[in-house]
Amino acid sequence: MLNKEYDPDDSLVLHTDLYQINMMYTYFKKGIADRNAVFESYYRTEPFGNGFAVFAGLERVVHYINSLHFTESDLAYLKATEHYDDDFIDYLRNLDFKLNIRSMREGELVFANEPLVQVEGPLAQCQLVETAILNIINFHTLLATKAARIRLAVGDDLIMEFGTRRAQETDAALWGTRAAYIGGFDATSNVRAGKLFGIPTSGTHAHSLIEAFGSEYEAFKAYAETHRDCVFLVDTYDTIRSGVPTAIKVAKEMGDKINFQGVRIDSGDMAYISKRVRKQLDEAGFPNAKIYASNDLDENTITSLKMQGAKIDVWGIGTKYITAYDQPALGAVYKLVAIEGSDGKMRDTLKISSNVIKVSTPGKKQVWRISANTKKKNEGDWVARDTEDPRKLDSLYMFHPEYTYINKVVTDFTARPLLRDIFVAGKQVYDLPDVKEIKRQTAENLDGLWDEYKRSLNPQEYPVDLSQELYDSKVKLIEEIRTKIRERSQE
Ligand SMILES: Nc1ncnc2c1ncn2[C@@H]1O[C@H](COP(=O)(O)OP(=O)(O)OP(=O)(O)O)[C@@H](O)[C@H]1O
Ligand SMILES: O=P(O)(O)OC[C@H]1O[C@H](OP(=O)(O)OP(=O)(O)O)[C@H](O)[C@@H]1O
Ligand SMILES: O=C(O)c1cccnc1
Repeated sequence: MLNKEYDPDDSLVLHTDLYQINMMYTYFKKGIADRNAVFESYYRTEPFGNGFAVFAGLERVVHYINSLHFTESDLAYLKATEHYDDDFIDYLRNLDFKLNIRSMREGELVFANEPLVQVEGPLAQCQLVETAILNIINFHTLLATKAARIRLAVGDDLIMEFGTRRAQETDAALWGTRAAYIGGFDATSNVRAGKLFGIPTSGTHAHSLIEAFGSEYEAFKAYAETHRDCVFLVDTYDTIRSGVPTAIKVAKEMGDKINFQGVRIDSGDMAYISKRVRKQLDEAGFPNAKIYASNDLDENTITSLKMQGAKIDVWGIGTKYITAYDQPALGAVYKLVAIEGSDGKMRDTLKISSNVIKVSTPGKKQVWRISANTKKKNEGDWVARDTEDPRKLDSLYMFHPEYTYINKVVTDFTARPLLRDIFVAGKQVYDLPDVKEIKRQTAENLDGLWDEYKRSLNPQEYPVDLSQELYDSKVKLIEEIRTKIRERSQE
């Protein structure tokens, strides 16, 4: 959200870390700002102990990239607060964004250590956009993944998103709602999200309605006289003795004048209470009335409630979804993988670390999703150099990049490239799909994943393998860098 209240000329171009602009300055002054570079973003471990993540955030990245330009007030601010020379300020003023961006599509199932977004173009420009891209995809992907976990726990019941009041401010509520819908929720209580994205909105009422009228009967009756669809919140005083009998009384009095959809419970032992409430509704002649539940629910409480045979039909979920309560960060990073040298040739780059998982994989890549034609399920992902194309191969050798003895040969397969062109030379070439289509895609993608990767507790590790060529180039580059460091330390 732009902050026009603070600055009518606000733009998102300064939504970056200062060190990015400081590096741009160095690149500019040293004459390498326009060298071609390739950066890739990826995360290192699956969030929430899950077996996959649901990629999301691309729409926001596209809007961000399309909006990029330094306004006069941005430039004046930089000039006043930093030490940059005027020629750099002029360079920023005239910056022509020429990035090539490839990305996973929203709703794609993605895995640790494979590129999600790839940014190629002038080094300084690639550097500038790192922070915002990570800011966006880290949040959206984390939340869409949390939503998918909740969807898998719930099965086919309805899920309503109730998180806005507990979210980390307005943007998180709005976009978190969109991510919820992508990941598998059915509706939201956030009206603005309904208007902006076309997500179905839905809602019951709060305890304040009952307190305002002074009694459950007055409140339910008043609500029923002003609304056709009615879900009564029954736990204000005593769910079993007062709330549900009153809801039933009003539903009977109003008859066909209302569509009595059910009751919501928001406290207490929801397994026990929901069973009692189900019995009360059935005995009163309302077998189709649904039981809604809310109160700090997440995939764990839902799984437990289902195991206890709770009679809950609709799940309202707020805090623990919208705040990604059990894992607040995805931890995606953005690494330089190739850069143009002074000779005009691209060379691969690598960041070495004593921690194996932190050694980046060099070179511009493509991610291929390999599915066996006979099984219609995914065999794994094959991360290859951009110049490779598994569709030209009859059989594919797939091996674990760390434990190379875990390997297999796949024949009769389909390979689907996952990184799609989004921007070419700064021009958007990708049509953003509707959020409903993204949601449909997510569900279809989940159907293509074996159950072993989908269980919420201790799922199997999905294969994200490197091509032989990529693996060899990584090992060779590590060796070259090590040798260089050894030689230098002996000088
Ligand atoms: N049968 C159950 N099995 C597992 N978890 C449950 C069950 N019933 C409720 N819960 C969960 O246990 C937690 C109960 O929290 P808490 O003690 O705050 O609720 P409460 O008793 O309803 O109190 P309050 O009235 O303050 O909301 C909630 O997260 C709720 O979703
Ligand atoms: O529990 P969550 O998953 O976060 O879901 C959202 C919560 O927001 C409401 O409570 P709140 O106390 O804010 O309002 P109320 O007065 O209507 O109960 C609602 O009753 C849910 O309990
Ligand atoms: O409509 C509801 O029941 C609702 C909306 C937001 C938060 N809690 C509940």
